[in-house]
Amino acid sequence: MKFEVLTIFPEIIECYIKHGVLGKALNKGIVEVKVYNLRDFTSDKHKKVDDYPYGGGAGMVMQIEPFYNAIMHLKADEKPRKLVLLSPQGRKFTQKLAQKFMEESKAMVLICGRYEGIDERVKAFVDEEVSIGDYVLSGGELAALVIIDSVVRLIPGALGDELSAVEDSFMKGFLDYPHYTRPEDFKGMKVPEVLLSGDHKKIALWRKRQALKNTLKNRPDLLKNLSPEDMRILKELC
Ligand SMILES: COc1ccc2nc(C(=O)O)sc2c1
Repeated sequence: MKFEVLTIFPEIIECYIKHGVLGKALNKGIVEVKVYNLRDFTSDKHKKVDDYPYGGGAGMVMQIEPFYNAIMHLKADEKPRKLVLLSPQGRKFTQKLAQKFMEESKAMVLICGRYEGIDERVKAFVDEEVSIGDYVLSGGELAALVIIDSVVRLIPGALGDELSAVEDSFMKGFLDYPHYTRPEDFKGMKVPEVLLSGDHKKIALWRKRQALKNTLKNRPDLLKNLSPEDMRILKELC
């Protein structure tokens, strides 16, 4: 899978993707990330990317021309790609959408705004407008990294054999169970006995109960379409 990121801060993307699962996936050739500086697609000597908003108001707006020039440059190879604008006005990004992107797109262009936003006319050249959540960010780069990270983890082979329980539980529609590692007793804070028992059936049940308990407490909105067994466990918790 290939990601092409349009941004005025390429170093934000380039720094993050070198590490962890993403770094391994890049080294394995499972994923390719190319970052483009929008300033390289300007036509003035100052590489200007923003201007004052028509109609007045605070802040600056990113001009359409660098976005248009960059998108046309990418499209010149006539290869199919999904163009995604990261924006507070976008549809909510979820694990389900990450799965859809992974299954449907061989290449994605992630378009990152800054300042007060971007010229509305850029949206005529994109396929999707996506937001990672209901909070104010300074730009689209963090959102682009969230999408890259979550989509790459879903690519077969990306995680190697350390498939994450987080992956599994979130895909099943609830939060993860608690994790512990050495030491067994840290200043009197002990690891739950069941995790030391070696009884895998008991451990699995404990983990499921804890995951449902966490989800009931912090994200009850995720508790839909539970299996009869999970529903039974949940009822015991209520
Ligand atoms: C100005 O550029 C921005 C500003 C906020 C913002 N918030 C996003 C989100 O995904 O929620 S993308 C994004 C881009």
